[in-house]
Order: sequence, then C-alpha cells, then structure tokens
Amino acid sequence: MDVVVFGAGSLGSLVGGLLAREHQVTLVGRDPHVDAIATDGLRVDGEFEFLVRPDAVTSLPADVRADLAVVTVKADDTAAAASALADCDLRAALSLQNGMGNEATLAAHLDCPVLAGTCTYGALLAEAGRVTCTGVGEIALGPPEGGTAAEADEVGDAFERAGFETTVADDMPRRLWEKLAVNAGINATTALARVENGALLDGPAHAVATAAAREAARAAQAAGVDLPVADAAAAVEAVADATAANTSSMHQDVRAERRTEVDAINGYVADRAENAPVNRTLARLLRAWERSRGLR
Ligand SMILES: NC(=O)C1=CN([C@@H]2O[C@H](COP(=O)(O)OP(=O)(O)OC[C@H]3O[C@@H](n4cnc5c(N)ncnc54)[C@H](OP(=O)(O)O)[C@@H]3O)[C@@H](O)[C@H]2O)C=CC1
Ligand SMILES: CC(C)(CO)C(=O)C(=O)O
Repeated sequence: MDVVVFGAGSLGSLVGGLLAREHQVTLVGRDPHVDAIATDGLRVDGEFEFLVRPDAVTSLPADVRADLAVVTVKADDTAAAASALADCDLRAALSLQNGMGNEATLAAHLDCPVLAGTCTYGALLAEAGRVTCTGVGEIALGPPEGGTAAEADEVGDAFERAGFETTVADDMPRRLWEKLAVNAGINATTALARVENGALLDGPAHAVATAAAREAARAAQAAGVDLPVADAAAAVEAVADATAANTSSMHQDVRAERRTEVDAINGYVADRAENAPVNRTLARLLRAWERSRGLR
C-alpha cells in the first residue's frame, strides 16, 4: 500500500514507522524531525528496535496519489490536515486521533471513504528522528457509523501485515464513545491534578475521573449508543491500571505549555449531555489555563 501519514509527531511516527516495514510510507511532519528522517532514517525504540527509511516531507506536493491517508494530528489541527489532503487522490482515510468529531471534519473535505480508528499504542517523540513505543496496544478500525466496508477490511489487512494488533470492528460508534469516556475521565483530571494515570485508581481524583466517564456514557446513550454507565467507569479504572505509569497526553500538553484537546473530549461531552457538570467544569478549567498562557 501507498500510505500518507499526516501528522508525524509521536503517534504518527510510530504508526508510520511500523507501516514502513511493509508498505510505501510518506510522513508529513515538521522540521527538524522530517529533516532527520530524510538524512538518517526513522529509529523506533522502546517496545521495538528498528530503523526504517520512509519518505518524509513538511508539506504534500500537489496531486499526490495514495491508497490511504492516516491522520494523526491533534484534534484542533484536523481541519487544516483535511484541507491539505483535499487535493490528493486517496482511496481511503483513517483517523487514529483521540476526541470526537475528527471523522466528520475529514469527510467534509475528502472525496474518499473516511474510517474511524481507536489506538491504544503508546508513543513518544523522543528526539528528531527517534520515536519510542511506550506500550503495545491495539488498533480497532471500521466505518464511523458502524457496520462493515471493503475499505476497512483492506486497511485492517494492511495494518495486520505490518505487525499491528488489529481489529476490524463493526461497532465503531460504541468503541469511539468508550475511548472518549476513558479520555474524558483520565486526561483532564491528570492534567489538572498533575498526576500520572495510576493516581486515579484511588484517592481524591478517582471520583472525578469516574464521574466524568459516567457523564460521557450518558451522552453516548443520548446519541443512541449502548454504552452502560458502569462499563464506562470500569473502562477508566482498567485503563488507569494498565497505563498507571503514563503521563496522559493532556498532562504532557499542559507540562509543555501546549494547547490541549479538551474541546474534542470534555467539551464534546459537555455540549452533548443533558447534564454534565464534571466535564463542563474540567473543560472550563483547562480553557482558563490555556487562556492564561495565550493558547486560546
Ligand atoms: N501519543 C500517543 O501515544 C497517542 C496519541 N493519540 C492521539 O493521536 C493524536 C496525535 O497525538 P500525538 O502524536 O501525541 O501528537 P503530536 O503533537 O506529537 O503529533 C502531531 C504532529 O502533527 C504535526 N502537524 C500538525 N499539523 C501539521 C501540518 N499541517 N503539517 C505537518 N505537520 C503537522 C504537529 O506539529 P506541530 O506540533 O508543530 O503543529 C505534531 O508534530 C491525538 O489526537 C492524540 O490524542 C492516541 C493514542 C495514543
Ligand atoms: C489511554 C490514555 C489515557 C493513556 O494515557 C490516552 O489515550 C492519552 O493519554 O491520551
């Protein structure tokens, strides 16, 4: 497969690096990372140890043709990524981003089927030209509205051949909402409390994280998705346990003084639930912090 990975930061570099062992990959990212890959290749370490030499560019040339575009920018950059990809001749696109609404943004710009994905691999861009896999997880992908599609089978097959733990799923709406509930519970709570994910397993932040996830499950139910409230709270606990030593992506953003994905996570829940005081409060606090840093 010819694959464009748009957003060669932490996750995009890991996914692109793994795909490049089997497929023709072009990474779209920023210098100095792109320059280092073009010069010395991309090193993947941590749970893996290999060097690959994918193409790497800072912007896509006009009229690119590819079988697949994998989108791995932060949620706020999805619209810009979609318009950069709009002139390409693509057979399919796949979002592996956290937060809700990315597939709809891509579909509004792209003239190809857009697939939804959830990803539980952990990735950290360690330095220019080197990405660390901090945890092997799973990629689930399928049509965002659920059901099956030939493109999902083809993309799933391509990921499997590249060595990913892959599930082609016919229940992506439920999976997307469950991942949203997990991120709603863990990300903002850990970012504001400045704690690692494992600190949510007990102690004062546990109730905040599980309450945010329960609200997300109620918003899912209001959207017609069968996500039991107890399952959402249990998912937060299971992920906090499995990733206890992790600094969540939102906590990393706050540490690095970067704008967060709060609008696509807690903000999304707060806007869709009839009553979501915990998500609304978490979103307001994060937005207040972003405002104080000139990030919004
Ligand atoms: N990291 C992880 O382990 C996981 C991340 N995710 C999700 O994946 C998504 C990406 O996360 P992550 O990889 O950590 O984020 P990063 O910020 O590390 O990566 C995104 C990269 O895309 C670049 N980028 C954005 N717009 C453009 C553009 N127009 N042209 C070229 N490059 C661009 C960014 O550059 P710049 O910053 O300069 O704009 C950045 O380098 C998020 O939704 C996250 O929640 C999901 C599961 C695991
Ligand atoms: C699963 C979790 C919470 C792992 O840290 C994550 O997706 C994130 O940090 O964005």
